[in-house]
Amino acid sequence: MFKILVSDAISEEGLKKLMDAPDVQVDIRPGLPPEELKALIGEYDALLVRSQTKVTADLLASARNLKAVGRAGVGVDNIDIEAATRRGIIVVNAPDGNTISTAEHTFAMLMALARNIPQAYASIQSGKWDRKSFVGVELRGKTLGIVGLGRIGTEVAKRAMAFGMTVLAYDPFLTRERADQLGVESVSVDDICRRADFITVHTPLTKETRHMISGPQFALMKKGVRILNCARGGIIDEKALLAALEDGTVGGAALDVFEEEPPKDNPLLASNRVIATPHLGASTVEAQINVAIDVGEEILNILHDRPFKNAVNLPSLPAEVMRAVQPYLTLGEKLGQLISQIAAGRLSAIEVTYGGAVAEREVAPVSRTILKGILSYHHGDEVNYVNAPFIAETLGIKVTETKTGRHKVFNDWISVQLTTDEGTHSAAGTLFNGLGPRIVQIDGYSVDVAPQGTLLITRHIDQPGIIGQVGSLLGAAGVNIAAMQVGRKELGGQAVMVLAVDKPVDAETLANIGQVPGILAVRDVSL
Ligand SMILES: NC(=O)C1=CN([C@@H]2O[C@H](COP(=O)(O)OP(=O)(O)OC[C@H]3O[C@@H](n4cnc5c(N)ncnc54)[C@H](O)[C@@H]3O)[C@@H](O)[C@H]2O)C=CC1
Ligand SMILES: O=C(O)C(=O)COP(=O)(O)O
Repeated sequence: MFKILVSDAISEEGLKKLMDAPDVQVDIRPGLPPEELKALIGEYDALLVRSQTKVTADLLASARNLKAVGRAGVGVDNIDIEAATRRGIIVVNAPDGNTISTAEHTFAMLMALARNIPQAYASIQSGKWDRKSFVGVELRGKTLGIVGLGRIGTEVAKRAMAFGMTVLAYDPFLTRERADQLGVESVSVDDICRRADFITVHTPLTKETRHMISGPQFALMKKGVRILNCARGGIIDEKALLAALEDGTVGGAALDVFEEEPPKDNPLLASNRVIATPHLGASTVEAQINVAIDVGEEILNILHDRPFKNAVNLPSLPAEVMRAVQPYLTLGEKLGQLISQIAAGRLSAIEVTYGGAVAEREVAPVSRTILKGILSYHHGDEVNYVNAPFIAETLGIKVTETKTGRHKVFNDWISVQLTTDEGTHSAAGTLFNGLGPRIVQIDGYSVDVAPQGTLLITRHIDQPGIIGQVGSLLGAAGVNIAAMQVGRKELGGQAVMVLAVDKPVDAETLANIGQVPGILAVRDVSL
């Protein structure tokens, strides 16, 4: 039974499928104080949040069983992604479900700002009939500058064009073709500041975007410009915005988000030219159902070891790409497990080479499973697909990945070389039609072994009698040999022998095999 904790207000209608899953227990406890959450989190396999719960490194340190954090929404700035990655916890979000609601909210704010609707409402509610103070402006013919033309920015652009606005956009990933297709003009942030009548930001909050609209940008703006932020507090520098409102540069501002939420004594809220909502962009019935359905599905997929798509701390790959590399994942993990059991000494470098058909694919997931296979031999269950690259980096292991052209023998070729302070070892594998993953080379010697069960691998001098003596020692220990492969490069030189055995070999028998004249090294490997 998987235990899932929902610690923010997430639509129960949207979570229905998750709650109905037979092997899942969902506990809905929104608004838990941080200490209580910390005391409870150890019992749970997954945590579902919106933007309120702060998923800190400290909280994750108590999350012994946690496999996934699901964010029912877009922004993950309330989650310590690095700490989650370090602990091998997958973080997924639901990036599509609230796009339209947030774009519509931005538009509602844009129109409210243009026509002073909140101020006029407050006035009429106080008993006045004041028609002079609230003269607005039309949107038609005005220029809207959009910083961040992602999902929400794009929907805002479409709506603005329907209102007869000219749209300028800045986004580092906006290509000329895409801009032409959408009918927006791709410009710099400075150009937006100089030319726009309304400016709206739709980026995530990152090191680059924090305060990207600040004093120098306000200094470029037209007098009376109107500013909107329905993305994240901090993209616009609040102090600089206040100064620009006070000196008349900014005619009005609409804010759904704040540097500190809930805002405490924020002077912007005292200005009658600032209209505000308490982070309501995604707060519609539809958006909340959508994001809950999406994140619920992702969490179920993760817990059931099925593919999932919106991981924030894993390379995101389309489902068809994942399907295409799926068969290589087992091969990669087995190669990693095999090589780590052959190589002795302190690991310093891992070199992975892909050749043939596999080299034409997206191999990042395969490299991750290889790393997981290698590192889990020494680091156990703490290593998984999420944190393997992080652990390798922390241990100072140099990881390189190379792709070569077609392989001269095999259609697919994956080779892994480990360098330790005691030497270098390599293993290579392929996928055989109908036979699945096979190990086809160990330390440069050709073999053909199914990577499963217990293998006994020797390095020996290619001389008569060795195979017989090893066989006799195994027989005496009651170990049955299921399959045998010998690989050599030249007659009488060194050779490799791989024996698939039906049960693990005890330490004494292993030591006796090591004493057989001509045996240079022996290892038992379990896959
Ligand atoms: N107010 C609310 O309730 C909601 C707020 N949001 C926030 O809205 C923002 C946008 O969300 P989406 O459109 O779904 O995200 P998205 O990922 O689709 O779009 C973000 C865009 O920002 C661009 N970007 C990144 N760095 C940039 C930079 N330095 N300068 C210019 N552009 C940059 C990216 O290239 C991307 O195109 C996020 O911060 C999200 O957290 C989202 C939903 C609800
Ligand atoms: O999805 C986002 O990024 C949001 O900001 C929505 O936040 P919320 O789920 O309403 O707390």
